[in-house]
Amino acid sequence: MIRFENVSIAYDRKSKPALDDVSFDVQRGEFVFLVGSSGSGKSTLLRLVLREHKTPHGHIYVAGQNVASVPSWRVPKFRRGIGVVFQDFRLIQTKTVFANVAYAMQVLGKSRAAIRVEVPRVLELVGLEDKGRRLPTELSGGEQQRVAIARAIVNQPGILLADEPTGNLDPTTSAGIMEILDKINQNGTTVVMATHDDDIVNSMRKRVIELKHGKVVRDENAAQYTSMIPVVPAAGAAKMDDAEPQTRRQRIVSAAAARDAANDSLPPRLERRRGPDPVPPADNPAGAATGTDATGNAKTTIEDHK
Ligand SMILES: Nc1ncnc2c1ncn2[C@@H]1O[C@H](COP(=O)(O)OP(=O)(O)OP(=O)(O)O)[C@@H](O)[C@H]1O
Repeated sequence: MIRFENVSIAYDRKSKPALDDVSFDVQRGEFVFLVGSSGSGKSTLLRLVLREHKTPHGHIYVAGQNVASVPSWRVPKFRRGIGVVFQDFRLIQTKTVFANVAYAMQVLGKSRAAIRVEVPRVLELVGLEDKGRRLPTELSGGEQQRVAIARAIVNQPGILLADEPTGNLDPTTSAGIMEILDKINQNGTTVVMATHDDDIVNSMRKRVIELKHGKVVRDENAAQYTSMIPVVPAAGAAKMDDAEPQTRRQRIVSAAAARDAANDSLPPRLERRRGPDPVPPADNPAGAATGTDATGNAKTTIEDHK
């Protein structure tokens, strides 16, 4: 369904390639996570699938078409076969939920009758059947992302690309979004999702393609996120070598426990002098959130083609 053959691309001559000799093959109906640190090339890869750039090296095939050979005037039609979901939802704030989803059909010239049938169907699929008259500003973040997903799939694309779709959502809401993406995948849509969320990757156990400096460093089925961030063992916990791999949230808890244990062991005088911790914890949630913010740059450069 999506095939990359030795694809390389650099944004300018002086910079290192954003993708470097990337090859993989995603079969129809697969669910694939794209992981890798910020700047590793995930969004660039998704943009190439959408033919936002032409690749100077290598070949890309999407649904059997050589993407480079799609003439410019046919690119909009080519993109209709691909739904896209972003971290920041990108809904039209002045339109209702129903109208946001309907708009994706209107721009393709679909009939009112079709819109009356299809929009309620996808709103029900994402669990928003009773929210059609609301404006995006009257919805939670998770609900807004559901609208964005409904809009992305209403024209029944064969492929759904999701670039950090849970990046702005809390863990519970994210889990709900993943249930919907999983359901869409089980209905036959190929899903490729770029994410930094190790909890989600570890819970879904799907194929993982990991990028590092633009290269594929791992392509594994039923895989975990396998973060390289070192575990800070709590006092009395198993040695690092023996420890199970931990999720980001578990690491935060471990690090906090280790700090608490260190504080407990200080004599009272030292504890009084110690004051605030001068070094931020190795794995603090605020730092992680900042990292996530840095990804917004790439995300806002992919255009929504709905
Ligand atoms: N429009 C652009 N112009 C120049 N360089 C770019 C552009 N977009 C991305 N890059 C560079 O290409 C490389 C890959 O970026 P990309 O956005 O694909 O990474 P990413 O893995 O999606 O990162 P993140 O997780 O932060 O979204 C980075 O070095 C980045 O700085």
